[in-house]
Amino acid sequence: MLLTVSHLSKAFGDQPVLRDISCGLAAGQVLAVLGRSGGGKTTLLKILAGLETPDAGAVLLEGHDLLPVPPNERQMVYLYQEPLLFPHLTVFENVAFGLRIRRVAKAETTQRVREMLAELDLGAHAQKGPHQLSGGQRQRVSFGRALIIRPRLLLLDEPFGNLDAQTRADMQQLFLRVSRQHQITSLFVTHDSREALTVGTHFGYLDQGTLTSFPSVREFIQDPRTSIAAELAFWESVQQTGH
Ligand SMILES: Nc1ncnc2c1ncn2[C@@H]1O[C@H](COP(=O)(O)OP(=O)(O)OP(=O)(O)O)[C@@H](O)[C@H]1O
Repeated sequence: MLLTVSHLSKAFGDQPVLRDISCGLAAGQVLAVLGRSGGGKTTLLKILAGLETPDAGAVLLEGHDLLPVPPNERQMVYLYQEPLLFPHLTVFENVAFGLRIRRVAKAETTQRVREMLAELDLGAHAQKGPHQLSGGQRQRVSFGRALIIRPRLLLLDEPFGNLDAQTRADMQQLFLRVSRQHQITSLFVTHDSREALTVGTHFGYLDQGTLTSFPSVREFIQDPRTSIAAELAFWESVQQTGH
């Protein structure tokens, strides 16, 4: 297992937010966690990123205790709805940033950034500033910044939540393509069951601080809490009544 989470708990005051959470992720997997608002998804990702500390439990990355490791040494990237870009830097420099601070040679940086921009269909926008881009383009730049440093784990918190339906669908396909190509391991949390089914290789459901992991997509679809079976039945009934 790349990541092992065991018996993680967290409360804010007397409100339990995560209750005895356990899960594991092998390299290259995408664990899609579906959950209702306020269920504890963000708190879980923040603990993994090192932005919150749990009250109890353990997190291991490749078998090593992750909890004492400072956030900037965890080799994880945390992406959320609002892409975090440097407003005064071009698209190219935003993507190059992680390589520059790691003192990667100039020629190699230029080549890797060019390849990443091409892969994300951003080649034509390299010299623009973030304010000259659409929301979907900004989110692609944010992806490029994350992926170029080859993180060990990508943490995604409703990353496409602010995008319109078509752009969101395009971004899901792009995420699939890029994460397969780069063998990225991700924990992807979303409110949207279709998004979870599209991007996930493994599935979980988080509600009121309790995480259920499903052995297969079948169990995920059939669990009444995910509402997927009910939605499928609805569309079937619409078809049968001929509307
Ligand atoms: N720093 C904090 N102090 C006190 N309570 C908090 C804090 N952070 C989160 N909470 C509470 O913990 C609960 C879970 O929050 P969390 O942000 O993890 O939920 P979520 O599942 O990500 O929700 P959403 O999808 O709406 O972002 C909420 O009830 C929230 O009010």
